[in-house]
Amino acid sequence: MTLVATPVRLSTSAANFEADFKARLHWSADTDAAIEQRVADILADVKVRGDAAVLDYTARFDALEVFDMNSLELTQAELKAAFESLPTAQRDALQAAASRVRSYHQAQKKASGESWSYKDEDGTLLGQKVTPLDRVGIYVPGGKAAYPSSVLMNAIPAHVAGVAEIIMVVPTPRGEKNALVLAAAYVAGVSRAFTIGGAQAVAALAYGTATIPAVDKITGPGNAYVAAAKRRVFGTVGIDMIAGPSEILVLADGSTPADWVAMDLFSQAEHDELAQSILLCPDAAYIDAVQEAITRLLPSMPRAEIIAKSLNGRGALIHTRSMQEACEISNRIAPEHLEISSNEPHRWEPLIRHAGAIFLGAYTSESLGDYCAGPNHVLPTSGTARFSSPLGVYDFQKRSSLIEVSQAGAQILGKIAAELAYGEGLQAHAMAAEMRLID
Ligand SMILES: NC(=O)c1ccc[n+]([C@@H]2O[C@H](COP(=O)([O-])OP(=O)(O)OC[C@H]3O[C@@H](n4cnc5c(N)ncnc54)[C@H](O)[C@@H]3O)[C@@H](O)[C@H]2O)c1
Ligand SMILES: N[C@H](CO)Cc1c[nH]c[nH+]1
Ligand SMILES: [Zn+2]
Repeated sequence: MTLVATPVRLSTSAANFEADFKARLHWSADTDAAIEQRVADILADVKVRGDAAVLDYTARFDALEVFDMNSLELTQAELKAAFESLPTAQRDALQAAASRVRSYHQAQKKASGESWSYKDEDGTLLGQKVTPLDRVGIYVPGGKAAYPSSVLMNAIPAHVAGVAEIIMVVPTPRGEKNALVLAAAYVAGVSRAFTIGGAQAVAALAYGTATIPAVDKITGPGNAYVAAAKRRVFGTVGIDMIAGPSEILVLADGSTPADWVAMDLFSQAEHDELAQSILLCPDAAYIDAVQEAITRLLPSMPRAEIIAKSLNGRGALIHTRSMQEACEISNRIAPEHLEISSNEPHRWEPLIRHAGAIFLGAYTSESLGDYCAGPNHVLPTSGTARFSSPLGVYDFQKRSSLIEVSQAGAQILGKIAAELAYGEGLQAHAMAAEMRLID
């Protein structure tokens, strides 16, 4: 069977653009409701039945049937052996990527992740103390592809932040373990690792089971089930963001070879049938060239079926009136990844307000960011880049305010506080402040 990928073609000057555009952005409410219901059931079941439920769902969704949870834990010796078994080229690539990701996150910590304080003239000290989380759960996806890079992107910033215990979960469908994933866990220094995934893994980390320790926060990307589960356990534990099916938006002025852009659209479509790849361009002839490249290149792709489903179901090629208008539409979408594929990327970048990561210029393929540029590849999806940021050291830290009022400071602050406290009708507050006034 010949596979065809023809992402819907839209034009901002068409009368029905708004309706067609909205329909394309949001996936079917039916799918959403079905996923939500299933995830709610799984979470409730794991909360009550613990390990037994995790074993059942692992058999059902990952075709991995074992009889005790010990069989689902990866030992440190296994992680080390996997690292040592890698061909030299893979081992070097893994270490090179880890080193670049570490340097980036160390710089990030220096820039914004340290405690700070200052003193008022009267000696009162004010500041913020930054502390790492005690124990985090990192979700590494593993259903349709293996993600050693996601091990690095989660565990390295956690380490840089100073987290004491990192519990990794990763599904291994049919029990097939990926050596690079295990090796990455060794390189990144994961404390414990379990071969479980989906909503059941998120539930186990959030509620704890006899075997899986409850964590303080769950980070990491995953499919729609994982994203829905993380959203639901928020409050019991912290979460980083909603990092669901991958997205790429290419803003093109027509100066990049069309094949490059077609392959960049494929690169995110190949993750998942629900992934979203969109091209925005003011040049209709260039859009034709990208469509021609898609049709020509698709048959040679090993994951052509997933790519075709993603592009046909959720992709779009959008003709805009101008690059300015393309930037405005991109801001409405707030994509996970935005490529500004233009020979003047710095002209358009200032117009961009919402995107998980911005890739500037024709040579910056999004895939370089996925593996080794250095910035984190765990990024907000489904428009949540309007209010969420890339995973970072800050996600593995929390902040406490520091306040040390001097005797002189208490004379000034005490009067202000007492005045406001009486205004609120809270006498004890007022008197606690007034008792410290000298006369
Ligand atoms: N946003 C980001 O930063 C980012 C980064 C990397 C990957 N991703 C995305 O992560 C996802 C990885 O997905 P994946 O599927 O390969 O791995 P995954 O680990 O996220 O999901 C696999 C799990 O999903 C569960 N599942 C699958 N079908 C189910 C069903 N019908 N009912 C209940 N549970 C079910 C199973 O428990 C299985 O273990 C992709 O969508 C990819 O685009 C996102
Ligand atoms: N593009 C993914 C984030 O959406 C990250 C990734 C890992 N490996 C390949 N890609
Ligand atoms: Zn990717």
